[in-house]
Amino acid sequence: MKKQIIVVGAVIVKDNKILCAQRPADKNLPLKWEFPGGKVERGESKETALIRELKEEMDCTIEVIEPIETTAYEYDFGIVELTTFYVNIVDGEIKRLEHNALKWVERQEIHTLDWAPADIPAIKKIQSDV
Ligand SMILES: Nc1nc2c([nH]c(=O)n2[C@H]2C[C@H](O)[C@@H](COP(=O)(O)OP(=O)(O)OP(=O)(O)O)O2)c(=O)[nH]1
Repeated sequence: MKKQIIVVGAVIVKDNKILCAQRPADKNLPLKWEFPGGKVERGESKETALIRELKEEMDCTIEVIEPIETTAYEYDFGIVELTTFYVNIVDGEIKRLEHNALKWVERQEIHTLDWAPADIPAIKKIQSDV
């Protein structure tokens, strides 16, 4: 049986642009685009995990607004169940501490990036939201 990995991703919207994050070259899914976030730890809620990850990855404090999409995708290293949420930044400036790049992309253009495959349903849903 493959490892099940519960992952959360933050969708931050500013002026109809979405914050997109590029994975480091030396991790799995190298240089793929993703939403900031990461693995939910044992005993943590998805919301708490997302708040913790954004503090670790970008040194900012967020509030979680609402879930967008949950999908499972089978990679060679395990099955990722990814839940994305709309979030707001409530404190701090975004810092790039872990990603290869951060980029604000127009909502209707985000599908042009080379996303981690698990993200594709979320991308479609985000582009269909007004
Ligand atoms: N944060 C995030 N991870 C995603 C997305 N889509 C997707 O397939 N993933 C995958 C990449 C990773 O395998 C996993 C998230 O784990 P992570 O970010 O905590 O871990 P990582 O592989 O960068 O590093 P490590 O903690 O295993 O060393 O989920 C996404 O949109 N955001």
